[in-house]
Amino acid sequence: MSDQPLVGIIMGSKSDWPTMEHAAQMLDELGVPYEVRVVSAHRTPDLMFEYAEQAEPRGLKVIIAGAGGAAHLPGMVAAKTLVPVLGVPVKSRALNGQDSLLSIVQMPGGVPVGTLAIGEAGAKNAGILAAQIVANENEAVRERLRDWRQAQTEAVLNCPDPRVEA
Ligand SMILES: Nc1c(C(=O)O)ncn1[C@@H]1O[C@H](COP(=O)(O)O)[C@@H](O)[C@H]1O
Repeated sequence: MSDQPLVGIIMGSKSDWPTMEHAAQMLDELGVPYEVRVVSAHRTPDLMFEYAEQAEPRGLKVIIAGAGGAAHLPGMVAAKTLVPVLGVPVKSRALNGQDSLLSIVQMPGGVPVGTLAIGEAGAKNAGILAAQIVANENEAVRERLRDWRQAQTEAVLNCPDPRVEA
């Protein structure tokens, strides 16, 4: 596979990276090329529009957008592109990410954002889901996903006693 990014991981602030790196780690494991950028609907609105408008012509197949608090980034990006947007609610300090979740999930009908769980699990699953979308047209990624899922299942089955370290 070429190194041309197929997934764009964007986030409202550098401070979101400890959460969003879990999406990047999954894409690394699954061998899906991606790019990472800080883009904010609030702080860099012109860049956000440009990023969303250029996503399709640049060949991105999925955008993962993480943001916390008044998390407008995923919805605003989704409003400007047909590339599927997966939203990751970053856990905010003040409200534990409930604000992020509701900001991202409650889109008006007609502009979908696929919303994941709050925090690290959401970022990890966004990476896996992005790979699954890419896999619709990419047999190599599909096989890596199959192996990864199988390894996950075996790890649980091989260590059924919760007191024993895997
Ligand atoms: N929700 C947004 C957007 C946006 O939606 O465009 N831009 C930044 N932010 C969020 O503000 C929080 C605090 O950011 P700072 O840590 O930089 O103050 C971050 O979680 C970021 O995603």
